[in-house]
Amino acid sequence: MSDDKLTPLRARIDAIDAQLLDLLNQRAKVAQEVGHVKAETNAPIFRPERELQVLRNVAERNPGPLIDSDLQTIFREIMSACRALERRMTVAYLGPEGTFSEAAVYSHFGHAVNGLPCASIDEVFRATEAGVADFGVVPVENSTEGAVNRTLDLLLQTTLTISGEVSLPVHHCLMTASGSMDGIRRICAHPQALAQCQGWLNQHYPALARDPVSSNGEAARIAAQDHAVAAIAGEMAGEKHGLRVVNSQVQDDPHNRTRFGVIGRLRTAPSGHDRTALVLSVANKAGAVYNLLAPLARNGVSMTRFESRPARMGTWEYYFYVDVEGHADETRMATALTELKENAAFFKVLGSYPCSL
Ligand SMILES: O=C(O)C(=O)C[C@]1(C(=O)O)C=C[C@@H](O)C=C1
Repeated sequence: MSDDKLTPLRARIDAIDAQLLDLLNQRAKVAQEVGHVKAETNAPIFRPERELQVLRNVAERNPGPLIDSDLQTIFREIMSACRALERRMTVAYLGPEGTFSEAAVYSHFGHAVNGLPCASIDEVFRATEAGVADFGVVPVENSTEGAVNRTLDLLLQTTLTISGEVSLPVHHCLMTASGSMDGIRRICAHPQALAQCQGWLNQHYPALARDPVSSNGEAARIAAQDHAVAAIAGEMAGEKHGLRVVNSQVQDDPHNRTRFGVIGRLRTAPSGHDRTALVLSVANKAGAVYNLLAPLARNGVSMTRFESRPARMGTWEYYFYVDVEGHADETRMATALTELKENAAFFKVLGSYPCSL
């Protein structure tokens, strides 16, 4: 195409961009006004239920040709930038940079936040509890490997609540400094990632040692320095350390996903499409769990997840991590929770939050 034909089209794009620029700044000024109103009442800056509603509206009103998920990414960033004018928040996550946890932070909050990489899940909780971070993002479960036990144990004790969730596809790559496997003697990754790729590794590299390390980002860092090491990590972590991809999509399940929880002091208001996370325990007797959960069915509350963890008191007692559909402020849910509490030896609401998109 000659530039003669491009020039008028680009002039139209320039004119539309000028309108977009003006509209975006108009929007930002209104968000600043919202910020002033919130400051007067000490109301929370971040309102996940409102942001979810904006994103759902975008999808509902979208005439195309842009696809819903791309537009939602753009609007997520617009809200993130507007929110940062009210105040730029700090979000702790399981580091180092380049991990899926970091991707989860930006997918939930947009990029106008300060990410705070932490060395462990414990540290994410500590930083958030201490107020060093406004929120923390921690892995909760993986579709191949199941629950992240450390997160479940810490949720039991924390004073923080779950204010949101993020579900991300997790695609692993095998990467080395050279882009080939020549001279490689071991493969490093987080134990969860090694487990998610074990079938593929058994088939393709059965003789290579597998070395569990603290994170996939750490594995990428090691592989960049030690050329006898290959890393399994997300492509982002590899890029950050200058690694080259030997094989992509090496996870056994092509639909592998991880669900992350957003923890903080915020009690998220209902968005109309919410989930409530609970922890319960009950005396170790026949039929006890059945009776414990009966109030859910009685009040028409659906359970979407049921996970048990040993109470670690040597008595074969368990904590049950239960996710149910709905918000704790809804009447039928409030009734179900009151009845659940009556039967439970231990009862804690971890939080109500909007289901991820
Ligand atoms: O509606 C609000 O409470 C706002 O502060 C505005 C806004 C937005 O940009 O749309 C920004 C931050 C909140 O998390 C939700 C929405």
